[in-house]
Amino acid sequence: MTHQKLTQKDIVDALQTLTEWTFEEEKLTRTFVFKDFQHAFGFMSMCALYAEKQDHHPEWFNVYNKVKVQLTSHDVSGVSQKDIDFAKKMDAFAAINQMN
Ligand SMILES: C[C@H](O)[C@H](O)[C@H]1CNC2=NC(N)=NC(=O)C2=N1
Repeated sequence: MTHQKLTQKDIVDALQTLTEWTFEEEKLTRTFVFKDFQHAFGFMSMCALYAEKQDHHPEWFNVYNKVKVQLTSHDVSGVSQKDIDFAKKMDAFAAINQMN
């Protein structure tokens, strides 16, 4: 089964490659800092399209050039492979937009 709650060990293992991410409040967490609001919003737009396609949505908080993201899967009450995949995508989307 692909969609299930990952164990703490699975998450720690995944974080070996997601070096900018931490596990906080039971969620995959990262704050992205961009050049300005335009670049932050470009990033958020890319994430939004991916989220709709996957039917898997971020919890996030934006102020000007910063986007704090927390990923969790409500349906399994924890982190799933969908969150790991989304985190990797977000890193790629961030690299396309100009980060600080
Ligand atoms: C009804 C709809 O399919 C669900 O609410 C989807 C939408 N997006 C979601 N996003 C996230 N992060 N977790 C979910 O469990 C989830 N469920």
